[in-house]
Amino acid sequence: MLKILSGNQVKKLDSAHLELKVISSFELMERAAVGFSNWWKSKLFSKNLPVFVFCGAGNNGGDGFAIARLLHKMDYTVSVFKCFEDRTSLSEDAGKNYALLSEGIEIKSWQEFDPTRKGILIDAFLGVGFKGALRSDAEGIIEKINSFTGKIIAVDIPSGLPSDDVLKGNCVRASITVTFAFPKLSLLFPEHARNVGEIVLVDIGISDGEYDSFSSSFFYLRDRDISGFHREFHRFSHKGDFGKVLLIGGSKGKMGAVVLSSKSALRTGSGLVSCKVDSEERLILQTAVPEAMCRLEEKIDYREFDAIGVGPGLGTEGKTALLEDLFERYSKPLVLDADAINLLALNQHLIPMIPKNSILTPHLGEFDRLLGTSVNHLERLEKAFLFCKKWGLNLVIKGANSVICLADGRQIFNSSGTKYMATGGSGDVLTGILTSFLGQSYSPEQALICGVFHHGLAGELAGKIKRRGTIASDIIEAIPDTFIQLDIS
Ligand SMILES: NC(=O)C1=CN([C@@H]2O[C@H](COP(=O)(O)OP(=O)(O)OC[C@H]3O[C@@H](n4cnc5c(N)ncnc54)[C@H](OP(=O)(O)O)[C@@H]3O)[C@@H](O)[C@H]2O)[C@@H](O)CC1
Ligand SMILES: Nc1ncnc2c1ncn2[C@@H]1O[C@H](COP(=O)(O)OP(=O)(O)O)[C@@H](O)[C@H]1O
Ligand SMILES: [K+]
Repeated sequence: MLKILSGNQVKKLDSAHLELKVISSFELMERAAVGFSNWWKSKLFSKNLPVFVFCGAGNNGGDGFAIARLLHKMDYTVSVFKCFEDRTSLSEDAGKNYALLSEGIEIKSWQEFDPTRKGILIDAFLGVGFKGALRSDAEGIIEKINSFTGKIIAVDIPSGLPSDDVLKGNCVRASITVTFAFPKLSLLFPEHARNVGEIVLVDIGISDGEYDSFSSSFFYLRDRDISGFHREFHRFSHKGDFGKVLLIGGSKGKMGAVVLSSKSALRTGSGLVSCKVDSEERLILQTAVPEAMCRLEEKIDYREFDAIGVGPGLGTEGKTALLEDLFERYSKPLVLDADAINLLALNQHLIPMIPKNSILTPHLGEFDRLLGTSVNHLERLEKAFLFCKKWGLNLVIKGANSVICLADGRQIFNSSGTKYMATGGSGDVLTGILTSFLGQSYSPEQALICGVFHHGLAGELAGKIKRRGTIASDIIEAIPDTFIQLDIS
């Protein structure tokens, strides 16, 4: 899994890589620019649109000069807008790339840019070397860039965004950020969504092992990481091997939630799915999901089940005793979602009773109810870290780039998912998936890594066809395709 390093560690990572691979920093910059232009090629941007490249004096600007050169070679009409005075000395590699700009590339000062022109703007003004508060000249440059009405593509990071912190000042508003080697931490914060836009990760040839000597508790989860976390089943596997799970949830008017969770558990591969629901509401479940069984008795022997997920559509009224009883009589890791989390928020004395290594899956509202409001995502991550460590629990902060917070302190940002998942019931689908994997004898860490990624991927597959018309049931129907896509048998 890719480590997310701090901006300060980037230079050290580069130097270590340069030593190891015996390449120059100039060649590394070239790889970044080639990676960018390969992505550009794949997007098939019209050659009728001129390209405006804003370049600073550091290595981010150096990337910009190299990109300008490569796009010019691809027959685009390219203008470079210098974001520095003529007397400013450029970083060594930026200087080399500046000198390589060919005659067909117009070079102007940023003040000369007409933001009403049609075209595409590439922001290579400031990268991870940006420190402290923006100087006044830089403010003007960023305002100029943001007054452009066309598409803005940021190189590595939108200029003005600190790589590891929350935005305090002004910053470029990009619709796409093409970032090198690993996504910078701040690109993954919800409050920066309007500045960062879509994230594109460009590999510049630094292997995962080269990150080993750098300490970081942040990771980025990609498709290539998943297969190693899956369990294999053999030819003689029977339904018991695929787990017997129980979902506790649903109430009058909210039976849909447990319907969605139980269908998801089945589509994820559970052998047997049972649901504990109110007896008056059972027909809804049994009609919608004939494969699921209803357990109506007051006192279920929870130990029968390999995994239990609790919360979707449960309601909170009069349900505290149910949760307390479950904690007393079941010792394996649970999945706690929705109203189970709301109940914990209201009854914090129950938190120490939660079986160790359980998984909580709050969305931002539930997170705030449980752990109090946070001023920004960084504070939220810190609160999650302390909570997980203190109680030996795992937690998913749901949203775009959901964060898997493990009990050991690692925090893993998910790369799969789409805005089309912002629809009622998609969280219930995740609960079903996670419970199913736990029931198939996955460890909580394995269940989280596979579950959160497959859920996001199922959303992507559904969203490709249904776009904003995607509903939670479409995500469920796409779960089997995620196994095909990731080549999991
Ligand atoms: N592995 C990788 O990821 C690779 C990374 N690469 C690239 O290198 C980039 C990092 O380059 P970097 O270290 O040269 O810094 P960079 O972002 O250009 O910023 C320095 C400039 O910012 C300015 N400046 C600073 N603070 C400021 C302020 N408050 N207000 C105003 N200005 C301020 C500072 O001015 P100065 O303070 O020097 O006057 C200087 O001009 C990285 O993002 C990526 O694009 C690739 O080439 C290769 C592989
Ligand atoms: N913009 C988005 N990008 C990616 N995933 C998203 C986005 N919005 C929501 N999701 C995912 O959809 C799910 C929504 O969960 P939740 O808010 O609990 O929904 P519900 O309560 O309706 O079931 C989460 O897993 C979240 O990560
Ligand atoms: K930039």
